[in-house]
Amino acid sequence: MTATILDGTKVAKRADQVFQETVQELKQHQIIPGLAVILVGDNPASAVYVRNKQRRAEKIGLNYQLFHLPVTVSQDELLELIQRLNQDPQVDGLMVQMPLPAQIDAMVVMNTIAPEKDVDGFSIANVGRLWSGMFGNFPGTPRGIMRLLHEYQVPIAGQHAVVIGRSDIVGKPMAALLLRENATVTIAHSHTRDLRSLTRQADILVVAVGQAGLISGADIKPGAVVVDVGMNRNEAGKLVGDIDFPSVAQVAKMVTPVPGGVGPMTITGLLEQVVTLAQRRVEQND
Ligand SMILES: Nc1nc(=O)c2c([nH]1)NC[C@@H]1CN(c3ccc(C(=O)N[C@@H](CCC(=O)O)C(=O)O)cc3)C=[N+]21
Repeated sequence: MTATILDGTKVAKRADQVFQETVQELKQHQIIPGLAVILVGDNPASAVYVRNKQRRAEKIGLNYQLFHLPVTVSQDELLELIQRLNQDPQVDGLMVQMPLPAQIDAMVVMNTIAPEKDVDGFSIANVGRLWSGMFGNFPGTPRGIMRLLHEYQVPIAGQHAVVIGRSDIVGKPMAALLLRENATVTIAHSHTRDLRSLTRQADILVVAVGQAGLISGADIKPGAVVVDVGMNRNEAGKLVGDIDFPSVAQVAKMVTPVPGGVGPMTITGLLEQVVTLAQRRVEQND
């Protein structure tokens, strides 16, 4: 068997067209959806991601603002900027790119962003909303992955989904969204015993660890859907995921590539969130 590629680049392009039309309609209501991104310091990977976000946000017609602060900025200065943007009616969505320098407490930063504007969904209010089945802002990566699975009509209800990784930005919210759509969800992590006996049971396997080559074809169930969230650099400086793609593609029914899989869909998840917030602004005005 050779797996179908879950083409994040293609699905992201299609989603951008839909968002672009929605933004046009919003503009007829005198509403321009606004996204503000705060970038602290000069981490090269962050610079790439933020550039990709800006390109996509501008393409769909968002009012995009980047606030680039020096690596030496104090926590108080950062919090002051966040509070100002919390008050700014032009800003529907606000996010602070991670990672942050050591003098800044990321937890405090995330919980200073107004929950209604927290498009990353990292604040405790949104985490609570996610796990209690309410409407809320949820993290871009799992949102984008759900959209990708839906586009390829992957069945979710009743399926056994195994998520490897329990981070607050991917593993946990991924498990919550799969559970909300009635998957049977197992979360595995570094303390899990006999990981491979679990991965071989997965109908949907999401790998979000940050370890190249962690999962190969022998570790998965034939016909599984495999989502690779890993972003690792190999010796040649090339971006590689957490799975051994060639062997997995021999056994899986569907698999995401890296790059061109989850990465572009992460931005789709974010843009979807911003557009949704601006749409609610119209509903409130009506
Ligand atoms: N507050 C916050 N929110 C985030 O959503 C957030 C963050 N911090 N910190 C870092 C992670 C990572 N992330 C990515 C965005 C785009 C690509 C992306 O565009 N990837 C391309 C290629 C990228 C490349 O060539 O390096 C791809 O996979 O095809 C990847 C990863 C957002 N993150």
